[in-house]
Amino acid sequence: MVNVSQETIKKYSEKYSSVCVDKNQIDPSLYEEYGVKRGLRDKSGKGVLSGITNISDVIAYEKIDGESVPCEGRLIYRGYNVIDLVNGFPKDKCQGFEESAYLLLFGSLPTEAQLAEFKEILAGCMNLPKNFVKDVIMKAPSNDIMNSMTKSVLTLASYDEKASDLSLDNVLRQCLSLIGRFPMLAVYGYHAYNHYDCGESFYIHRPDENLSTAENILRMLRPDKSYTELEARVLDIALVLHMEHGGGNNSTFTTRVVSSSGSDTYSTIAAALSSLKGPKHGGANIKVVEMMDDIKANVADIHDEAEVERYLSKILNRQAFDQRGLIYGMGHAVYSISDPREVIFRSFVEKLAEEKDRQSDFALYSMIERLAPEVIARERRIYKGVSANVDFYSGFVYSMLDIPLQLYTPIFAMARIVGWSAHRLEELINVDKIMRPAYKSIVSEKDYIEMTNR
Ligand SMILES: CC(=O)SCCNC(=O)CCNC(=O)[C@H](O)C(C)(C)COP(=O)(O)OP(=O)(O)OC[C@H]1O[C@@H](n2cnc3c(N)ncnc32)[C@H](O)[C@@H]1OP(=O)(O)O
Ligand SMILES: O=C([O-])CC(=O)C(=O)O
Repeated sequence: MVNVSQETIKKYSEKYSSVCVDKNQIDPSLYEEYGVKRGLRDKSGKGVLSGITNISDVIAYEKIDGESVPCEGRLIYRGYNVIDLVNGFPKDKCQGFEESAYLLLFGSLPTEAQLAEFKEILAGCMNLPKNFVKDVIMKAPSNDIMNSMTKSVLTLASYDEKASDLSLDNVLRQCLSLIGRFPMLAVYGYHAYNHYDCGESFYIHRPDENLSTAENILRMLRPDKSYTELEARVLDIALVLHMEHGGGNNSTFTTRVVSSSGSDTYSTIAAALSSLKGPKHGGANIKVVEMMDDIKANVADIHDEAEVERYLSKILNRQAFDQRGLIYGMGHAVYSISDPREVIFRSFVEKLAEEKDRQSDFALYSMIERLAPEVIARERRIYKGVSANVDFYSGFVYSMLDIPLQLYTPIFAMARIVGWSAHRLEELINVDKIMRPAYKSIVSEKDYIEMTNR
């Protein structure tokens, strides 16, 4: 075996990363010259149209006198405004997630009997293969629960004799089983990390088939399985708000791209998880909370608006926090004036903060919600407005439910698996064509040079 130390490999990578930069830099003006669109961020605001969906609608503009003007954001699941869904679910039951999952997968609101049957099927899916926790989840635990879930999802393929069968009933069966299993993969992954890396006790509570998804998440998470009705209801609403967001968001688009290649459900969903964890997408909910802690640690007086504003400018200028130049929880590819999910979170977060004695944190969140769009607009090229997105308050809400930071993005995934499933089915039903966009090449051809002449 060749004996090369890790240090040598590290030094080689450091040296050659600058070679990579040298050889890969593309003149930014070429993007404009060739009309490249990476999404909705262009002057026309239209971006690239790459599909048609009947699952949901994300509305940020309306036509007034033939002109498209920004409006308050609206999110529509199969024709129903998500705000009406959240307000309409029976207040004495905690099953908004199950009702919305049925709606998104099958296209209409369930009757009582249909919902009861659906819940029974999901309960039947809430199990893992024998020894899966020991053999897979507890092996090589890490604080990155999204990676742990991805590993588990890929391994589940080995337990499925029909893993690569693309017939629709089989794909639906696989999707339902992943919807049922996701809370277990995430929560048990967290317990493994908490035990091995943090020295805490290890316990595995099985889900209770009579409880809803939100209730089961809390039951499996807590050492004594206990939770309040309010906690379960808040988590249920959070799940509903995260379930679906059109075909173009990065993780759902990943689902559609990978599905279009004919890949199996496990590989497709593993790819979607890998996309969602990115800090510009679902991973932002962890980043927001870390950013808030950083602000509290570095701003002497967090009640002083001018001081907070100066620190936000430093974050934008890559001089503070993670030096990526982003204020997390702000901005959106589609919404400009408002993200309706953030509006719903905001509507109950103040009351929750009062109950949990977190008013001073709430005050800082509200101040940043107000200041950040102004700071971003001042320092960036903005074609449309920037406002707080769904990830802004979600982590704060989870922290008030005593949910650990490592599970914030996994909770997003436990909800979004439903949207991914609906889009995978829609892609397979309608389009039997691989997605393959074009890339403008700026390579110039060269003659091969013999080794001795280089
Ligand atoms: C569930 C979700 O995925 S919601 C989004 C969660 N992500 C975050 O909260 C991370 C912070 N936000 C962002 O990175 C961005 O707003 C995104 C990725 C969500 C959208 O990005 P875009 O589509 O490029 O947004 P938009 O067209 O409005 O951006 C215009 C400019 O403002 C900048 N901008 C937008 N939001 C932010 C932000 N939060 N912080 C700093 N700059 C920002 C963009 O980088 C861009 O500047 P540039 O042209 O100099 O590169
Ligand atoms: O639509 C987007 O680009 C991101 C988003 O809000 C989501 O996926 O929920």
